[in-house]
Amino acid sequence: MSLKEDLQHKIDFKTKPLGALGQLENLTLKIGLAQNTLTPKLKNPHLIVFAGDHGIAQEGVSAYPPEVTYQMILNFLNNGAAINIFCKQNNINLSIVDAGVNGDFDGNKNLIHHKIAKGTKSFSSDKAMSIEDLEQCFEYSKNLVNDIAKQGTNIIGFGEMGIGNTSSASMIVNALTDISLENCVGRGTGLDNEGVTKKLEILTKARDFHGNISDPKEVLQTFGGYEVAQITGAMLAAFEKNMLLMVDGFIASAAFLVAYKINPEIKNNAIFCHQSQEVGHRLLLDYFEEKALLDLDLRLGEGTGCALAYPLIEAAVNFLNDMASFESAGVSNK
Ligand SMILES: Cc1cc2ncn([C@H]3O[C@H](COP(=O)(O)O)[C@@H](O)[C@H]3O)c2cc1C
Ligand SMILES: O=C(O)c1cccnc1
Repeated sequence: MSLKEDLQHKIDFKTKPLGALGQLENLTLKIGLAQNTLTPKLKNPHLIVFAGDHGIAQEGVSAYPPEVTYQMILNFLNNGAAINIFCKQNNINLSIVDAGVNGDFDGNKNLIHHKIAKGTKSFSSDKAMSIEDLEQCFEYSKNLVNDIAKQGTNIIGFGEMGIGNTSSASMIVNALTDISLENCVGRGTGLDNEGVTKKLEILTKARDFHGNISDPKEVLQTFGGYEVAQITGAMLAAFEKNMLLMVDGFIASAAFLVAYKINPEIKNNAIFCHQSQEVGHRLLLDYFEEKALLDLDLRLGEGTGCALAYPLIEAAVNFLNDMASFESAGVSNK
């Protein structure tokens, strides 16, 4: 029997009606296959939040001002943000990366200093970053993930902070899928209808300015933020180490989309943790033919969906390892 058949057999002969653990069963199968074992384990879970500022944020595409990115880094470092609370609750290690925030942090030791520049250029009139910047993003995150791998981590999640980054994600998703820009553009931090119309107008002009781009790296270079690009690089590096990847909401999924276009095999290790309220996310999950574990109307980012879904991922592993089988428990099977 193949490993897949063995895993399915082990799942099916647990003391429960066939298929009764629903989506958790699919998750267990995915984890067993990714780790190539009938007894998977989660080790030293880690979440990295990458932060960066966006030139496009100067053009009024967000309900909040750009300086919130910098202020939220200080909040992360003071353990005051949602992601701090949820990681602490579930014993997940948390690292914060300055990928390109518009502000100085004076060598703060609790922050990883991978700043490329103080924000990208606005993609309404330029490419957001140079190809050298993009390569530097990938190199930084590869080194970081390799360091985390040395600590024994085999499951990793990615969060982001960057005012304006739902715009960046919308452009990436539109460029790399057949999802229309209108269906990609949502309220982000909470734009009203008028704000969404203006955001769509600005992004439509930007798309017309750049024309059709389909090469995944060029799309990331053109529309990405430094935090988005470092997430893509970190995902590719984590897959090389055969870690399980926890994918968060719309923005992290846009970063994942670029990684997937570079290496489609990465989907075998990806766990889609939650479905964001941002309109395009459901369509993007459909594109991946995946269903997210949670649907809580979250629209936050920071990796919060990953941290909240982590106990379910633990449950998927634990039932496979620890639950009795019909045979071991002496329960009659049909
Ligand atoms: C206080 C605050 C904390 C956040 N944490 C994550 N985001 C989220 O909102 C931003 C994206 O939405 P938009 O494209 O509309 O700017 C990102 O920073 C994302 O991480 C936040 C936003 C705010 C305001
Ligand atoms: O789904 C997300 O990643 C998201 C949605 C809105 C704001 N920030 C993040």
